[in-house]
Amino acid sequence: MIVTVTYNPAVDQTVQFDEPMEPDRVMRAESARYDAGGKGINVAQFLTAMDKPCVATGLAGGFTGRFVREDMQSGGVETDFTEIEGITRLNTTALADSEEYKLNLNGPAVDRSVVDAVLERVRAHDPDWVLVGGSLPPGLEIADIDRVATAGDWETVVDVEGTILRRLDARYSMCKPNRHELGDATDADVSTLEGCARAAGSFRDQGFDRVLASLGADGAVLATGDQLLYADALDIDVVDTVGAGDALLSGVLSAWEAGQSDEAALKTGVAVSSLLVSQAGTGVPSFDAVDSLRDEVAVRTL
Ligand SMILES: Nc1ncnc2c1ncn2[C@@H]1O[C@H](COP(=O)(O)OP(=O)(O)OP(=O)(O)O)[C@@H](O)[C@H]1O
Ligand SMILES: O=P(O)(O)OC[C@@]1(O)O[C@H](CO)[C@@H](O)[C@@H]1O
Repeated sequence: MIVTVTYNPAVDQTVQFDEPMEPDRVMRAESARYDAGGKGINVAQFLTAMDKPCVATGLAGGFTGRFVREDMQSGGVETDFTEIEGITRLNTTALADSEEYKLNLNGPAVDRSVVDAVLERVRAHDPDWVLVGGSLPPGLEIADIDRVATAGDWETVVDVEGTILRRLDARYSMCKPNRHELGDATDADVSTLEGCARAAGSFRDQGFDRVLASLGADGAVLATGDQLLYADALDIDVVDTVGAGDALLSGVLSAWEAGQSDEAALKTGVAVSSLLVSQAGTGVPSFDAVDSLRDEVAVRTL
């Protein structure tokens, strides 16, 4: 069973304009949609949609926190959030003229004592895997991520910014940087696929059994102890890429949960993320096509 920890959830607002963004004038959106968001929350939603047992934990407060809970529960996702006094943030993605603008808030200030309550809830579910994903709200520290990894006998996966990744001290089963985060974490040249693969391989030595580097339209690299696997992205019509990394991670975790190999997991991850980017927002797409798309993903050893 997988438990996700999202210390800084969000309501994801996705607004679509049919003209380019311009300063100093009112932009009127064609449409808007609202989804429960935050990296661990997205992963929990995607895993649930793939029939994988999963519970989403973390911090939630205010009217937006209520929306996050209700949106997830209406999608059948099991939640066990710790209530905070502040108001969960509202993050906005504006889509205009084929451009994507992401406006994320820092989130509500929280007292570090809430971490104990979160860890208690995680332990109560006795997970095999725990994913910690997303930014830290003001008041929490990097050590609060390490605390999740050391609080119980489970495999921990982490998906946080590169500058935070490089400062973690605990041992992790995997981290999932995107290209930019991989560069921040390693100071390596990540402008080429080879550079990314080298950086992912060597970053394992910093306390990660595996490094899954997502490279957007260039696909993904999975560095394990034995091999460096590379998967091309699929050629699909992209609507927006918010949550693409979470979808990739969900696919990989779901395959591992089913006992599949690293290569099969990488294929599933790319298939799941392809379905996510072909729709707007971070809502849960239909995963009916995962099996057929997985067969289209080519994986090679670098
Ligand atoms: N333009 C694209 N075309 C095809 N596939 C894509 C594209 N962008 C993303 N993907 C798929 O999604 C996966 C993850 O993408 P990306 O590296 O952009 O994640 P990310 O930056 O972590 O996203 P986020 O932080 O929004 O969750 C890629 O490995 C790829 O399979
Ligand atoms: O500000 P953070 O915590 O780094 O990222 C939060 C976020 O942008 O990540 C998800 C997509 O991966 C969205 O659902 C959410 O709004």
